[in-house]
Amino acid sequence: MILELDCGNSLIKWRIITQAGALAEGGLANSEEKLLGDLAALVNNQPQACRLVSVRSAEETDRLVSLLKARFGLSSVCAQPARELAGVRNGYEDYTRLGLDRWLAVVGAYQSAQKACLVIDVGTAITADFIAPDGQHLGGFICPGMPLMRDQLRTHTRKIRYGDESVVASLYGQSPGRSTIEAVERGCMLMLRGFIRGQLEIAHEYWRDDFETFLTGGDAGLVCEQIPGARLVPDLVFAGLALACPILR
Ligand SMILES: Nc1ncnc2c1ncn2[C@@H]1O[C@H](COP(=O)(O)OP(=O)(O)O)[C@@H](O)[C@H]1O
Ligand SMILES: CC(C)(COP(=O)(O)O)[C@@H](O)C(=O)NCCC(=O)O
Ligand SMILES: [K+]
Repeated sequence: MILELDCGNSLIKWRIITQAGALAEGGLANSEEKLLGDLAALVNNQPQACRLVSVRSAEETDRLVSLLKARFGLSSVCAQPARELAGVRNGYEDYTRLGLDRWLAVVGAYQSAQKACLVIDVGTAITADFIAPDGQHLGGFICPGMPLMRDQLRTHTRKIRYGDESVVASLYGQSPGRSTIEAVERGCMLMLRGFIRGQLEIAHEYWRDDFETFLTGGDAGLVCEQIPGARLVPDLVFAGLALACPILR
C-alpha cells in the first residue's frame, strides 16, 4: 500500500492505493494533526511508503516528512521540479518556480489526453495551464480562488462579515443577491466564471475546438457545468504524482 499526499495551501488531500494503483482509502485534512490522526486511525490498508507533492514551504514539507517517519516509520518521496516529464516540457522561464501541483496536473492531463489541454485547478488559488499538442507547456494564469476572494472582502471592509460555515450551495443563483452573503458569493462566483470564460477563449484561439479541458481542485464543482465536455478529474494531481515518483510502483 502506498500513501499519496497532495499538500495544498488549504487542505491536505490523501489517499492510499495498492501497488497496482487501485484506490483503497482517501480523505481530506485541514491540518497536519488531522492528517496524522486520520492515518493513525486506519485499521486496514497500512501504507508501506509515501509519495507526496507540496506547495507549502520547505520547512513545513520537511516537518511533515519527519512526522510521517517518526509516527509511522514511513519514508516519503517528494515530487521535484523538472524541465520535462512524460512528454511534457515545462514552459516557465525558470522551471523550478512553477507550482508543483500545477506541473503534476499538467503532466497527468497530457498523459491522458495526448493532445492540446487546458488544465484548470480551482482551489485556494485558481490556476489555468495551457499545453500544446506536442506537449509544450505554454504557461498559465493565477488568480485568487473563492476562499481568497471572500476573505479579501471580509478582511478589508468593515461590514462584510460571515463565517465559512454559512457558505452553502443554495446561495448561488443567477439573480442579484438580496443579502450581503448572497451579493458577495454571487459576485465572486461571477469573477470565477469570467476567469474560466477567458481561459476558454484563449484555448479556442490557439486550437479552435481541438483541445481537452480538465477541471480539478476542491471548488471545481462550482464551474463544471459552465464548460461543456470538461473532464472533472479530482485526482489529476495524483495522476501526475505517480509519473513523477514512479519508484514505488
Ligand atoms: N470537505 C471539504 N472541506 C473543506 N473544503 C472543501 C471540501 N470539499 C470541497 N472543499 C472546497 O475546496 C476548496 C479548497 O480546494 P483545494 O483544491 O483543496 O485547495 P488547495 O489545494 O489550495 O488546498 C475550499 O475552498 C472548499 O470550498
Ligand atoms: C499557484 C499556487 C499558489 C496554487 O496553489 P493551491 O491553490 O493549489 O494551493 C501554487 O501552485 C504555487 O504556489 N505556485 C508557485 C507559483 C507559480 O506557479 O508560478
Ligand atoms: K489551485
